Amino acid sequence: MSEPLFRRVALIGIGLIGSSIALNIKASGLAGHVAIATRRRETLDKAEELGLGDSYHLEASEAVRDADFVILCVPVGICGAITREIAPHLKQGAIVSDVGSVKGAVIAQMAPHLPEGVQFVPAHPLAGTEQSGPEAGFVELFHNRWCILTPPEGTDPAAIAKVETFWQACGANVETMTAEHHDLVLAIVSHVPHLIAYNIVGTAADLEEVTQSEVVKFSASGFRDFTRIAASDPTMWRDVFLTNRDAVLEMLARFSEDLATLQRAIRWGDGDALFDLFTRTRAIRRNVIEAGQDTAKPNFGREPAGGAKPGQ
Ligand SMILES: NC(=O)C1=CN([C@@H]2O[C@H](COP(=O)(O)OP(=O)(O)OC[C@H]3O[C@@H](n4cnc5c(N)ncnc54)[C@H](O)[C@@H]3O)[C@@H](O)[C@H]2O)C=CC1
Ligand SMILES: O=C(O)C(=O)Cc1ccc(O)cc1
Repeated sequence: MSEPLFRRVALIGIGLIGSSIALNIKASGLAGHVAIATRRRETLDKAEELGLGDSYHLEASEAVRDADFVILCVPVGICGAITREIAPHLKQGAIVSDVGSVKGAVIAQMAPHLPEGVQFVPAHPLAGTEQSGPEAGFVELFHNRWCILTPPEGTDPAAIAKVETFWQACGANVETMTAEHHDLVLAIVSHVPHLIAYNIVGTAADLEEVTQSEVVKFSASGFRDFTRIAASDPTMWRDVFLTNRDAVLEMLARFSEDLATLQRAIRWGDGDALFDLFTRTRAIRRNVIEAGQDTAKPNFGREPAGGAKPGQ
């Protein structure tokens, strides 16, 4: 049998993304040893029950000891504090990475704590569901999805190549870009859509007189899709909006302008303007499907580690 890509991988945080990575490491023999750390005993016990790793730790600093690849799989707001905690315990030559949905702020929080001789290769798999916790993971999560790497200037190309090989072995297509570009693109394709979902479900819930029971009873598929997204983890998404503030505000400003244009078209009965936009967006949907990036049913036909089927 060939040597695994890494001798010891440490996963700090074992929710949806951490557990899906753990399942991939196991399925593809990517590491000799998987050390799992999380701060809550209950979560750690669940990870052990699911057999996600080889050793289980309440202290992240213990898990990273002697690890050659460390991945932070925690909400973006705590990446800096955890990096500070683990930094003195990192092995020389280790590669440190993360999976955060925001890159600029995460790099700014983490990089200052990392010692010389440790390589930093931030990553973001564009794959997920509204579920969280260690039972939510499943091995196919990253299959045929993008994983974006945003290595800071000066990162050792060999470390970048190794992280790329890792994500490819998890089934992802890897692309590299700057953190700034990543944050701008993700603001419009992921962050603002989540904000819109949170907002529309919140507005519907606030209109209690109209919606008491109707929200549930008559929710047609469009609204249902919004409720799925608005069920995403509150801590994770609070941190996304607080850390990608500038890009989200910039995209929201553009979104509001375009919404005002639609509002005007409705008010003045400008059917052509509405028809033209809807025709353009229908073509975009076709392109998304052809590119294989349809996440409307991210887990269709698959069993996650804990049994529940997200996205349905
Ligand atoms: N959920 C999604 O669809 C996606 C999430 N991401 C990113 O992945 C990261 C993790 O997200 P999920 O796995 O979805 O979240 P999750 O809520 O399922 O898991 C987070 C895990 O972090 C750990 N954790 C939380 N606070 C901690 C602390 N103070 N100290 C140590 N461990 C702690 C716990 O083990 C928890 O299970 C986030 O940064 C998120 O932005 C990236 C792509 C998709
Ligand atoms: O569940 C969905 O529809 C998603 O959009 C999943 C997702 C959430 C956050 C990310 O940073 C990447 C993917």
